[in-house]
Amino acid sequence: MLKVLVSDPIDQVGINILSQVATVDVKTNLSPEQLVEVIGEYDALMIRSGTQVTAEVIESGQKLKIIGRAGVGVDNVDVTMATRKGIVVVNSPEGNTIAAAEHALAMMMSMSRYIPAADASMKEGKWNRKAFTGVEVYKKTLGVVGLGKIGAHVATVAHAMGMRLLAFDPFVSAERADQLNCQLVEMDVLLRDSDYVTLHIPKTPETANLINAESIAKMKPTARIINCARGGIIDEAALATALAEGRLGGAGIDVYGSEPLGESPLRDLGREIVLTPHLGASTEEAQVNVAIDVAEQIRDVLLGNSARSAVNIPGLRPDVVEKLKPYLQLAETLGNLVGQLAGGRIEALNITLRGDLASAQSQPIVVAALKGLLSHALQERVNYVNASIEAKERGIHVTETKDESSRDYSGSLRLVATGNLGEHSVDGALLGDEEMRVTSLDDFPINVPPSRHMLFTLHKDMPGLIGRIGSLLGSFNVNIASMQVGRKIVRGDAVMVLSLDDPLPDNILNEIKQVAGITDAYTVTL
Ligand SMILES: NC(=O)C1=CN([C@@H]2O[C@H](COP(=O)(O)OP(=O)(O)OC[C@H]3O[C@@H](n4cnc5c(N)ncnc54)[C@H](O)[C@@H]3O)[C@@H](O)[C@H]2O)C=CC1
Ligand SMILES: O=C(O)C(=O)COP(=O)(O)O
Repeated sequence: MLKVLVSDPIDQVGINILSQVATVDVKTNLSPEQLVEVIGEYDALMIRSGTQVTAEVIESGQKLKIIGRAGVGVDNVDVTMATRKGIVVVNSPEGNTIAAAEHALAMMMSMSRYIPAADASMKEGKWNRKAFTGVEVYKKTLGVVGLGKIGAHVATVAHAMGMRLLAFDPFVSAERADQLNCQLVEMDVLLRDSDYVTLHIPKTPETANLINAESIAKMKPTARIINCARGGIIDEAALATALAEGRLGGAGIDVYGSEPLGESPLRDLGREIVLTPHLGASTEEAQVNVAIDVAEQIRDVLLGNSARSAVNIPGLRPDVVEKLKPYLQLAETLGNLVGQLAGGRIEALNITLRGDLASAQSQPIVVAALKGLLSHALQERVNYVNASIEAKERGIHVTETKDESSRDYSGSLRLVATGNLGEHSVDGALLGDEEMRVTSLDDFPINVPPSRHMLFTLHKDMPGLIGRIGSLLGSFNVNIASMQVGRKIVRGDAVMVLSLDDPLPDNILNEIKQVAGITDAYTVTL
């Protein structure tokens, strides 16, 4: 029975989905050591931001096939290590967009009107109207850093509230910014001109400490900053000092460099700062959305299907996979075949996509071919997640070519593998929608369905040779399921392809290689 560990609080609806295919253990509050200790039992791990999925956790997760992040940010997962180990990492890119955007807007409003401080004073029995005179956001300038899903919703609502909008996002077009009524500007201009700055970017090496003493010095002393994105994007010590010294108007902070936030100068500040304990995604609606989104993906991957938002296998969405499935199988089979023919150390693989395939998304096909190519050496250790990285680490130079003009089949593939023992090529196509055919081998035309055990010979096209191979195999009690010969010219070089019922032992292969007229022979197991 499959087992899933849920190590952060997630909505019951997610547990119910996981329970359709697995035993689900909910163990929140595990220490890092306890997680390392138990993870070996599990096929999948479902988390939020509370669990640190370190390299050590992944190393210990010998059975892990998928890590599901019920939310957006995967900065608490060592995705590089997961990819290396062939573990799919999925998230819910849209499930909590509205929740996080509304939290940022709530921060902006509560900060502007000192609502948390006023509320606290009321609860202390006071009636203090003077201490909490706020400011309006109407006609103020909001600088949105990161105009992605959350930033865009914040911009839309802020526009409706009568705010002027600036945005900094190097990956967004001016047209998109325009649609959202934002003026795209450089970061320095945004910092200089904004009354409010709101961060909606991922934490990356480039964005770490993006807001530091230097950038704060560029802001208006009355400006207010909101971080509902990720801790570590703002230097907390520099922020606390600037607020304490009145060099910045206010801050609304939901996320922290280290969570849970321990002792911090931020906690000592007054009405100018609003702090929440990473609540951006904590709405009933968002928690249902992300739980369903991620639990369904875990279920699907455990059932052998693809995930719709894997962060470490881009392009392999179920709709793409569904359409390309037969070609992915063909690419994998041809990769496996050419890899075994080439033998030794493979240095380069060229993949040509022909006919209709030339206009298809090539990346999944390339990954499938690499998975096939490496599968003989790596067996089940190679999968769609790590095939590219494994190929790269082995120094295999991968190139692809597209040829729309080829019309023999609606779509066909050609793989050429070059290694220290030479170069080999295979071509393949689909008969109808599903049936695979190998249509050439080292440029000799053939037409054979791939089978589990195959024998290929390169030989001189001459009378009697085929009979000799047949009787040799017969004398060793090897049954031939099918046989085909391909040649370019009569009595020239030729290939013979035999499908066998059983694997061919090496001693028989060596005998075949000794037969007069045989130039070379290879066995392949698919
Ligand atoms: N506080 C909370 O509970 C939540 C926090 N988040 C965080 O919010 C952030 C944004 O999430 P989404 O909008 O869903 O992501 P998204 O991927 O839709 O948008 C991110 C945007 O940032 C931009 N960007 C990347 N690097 C940049 C840089 N160096 N400078 C400026 N822009 C840059 C990208 O082009 C993209 O448009 C993420 O860090 C996510 O983890 C998300 C949900 C809840
Ligand atoms: O989705 C995100 O990136 C979040 O930060 C939400 O975090 P959470 O799932 O509430 O721990």
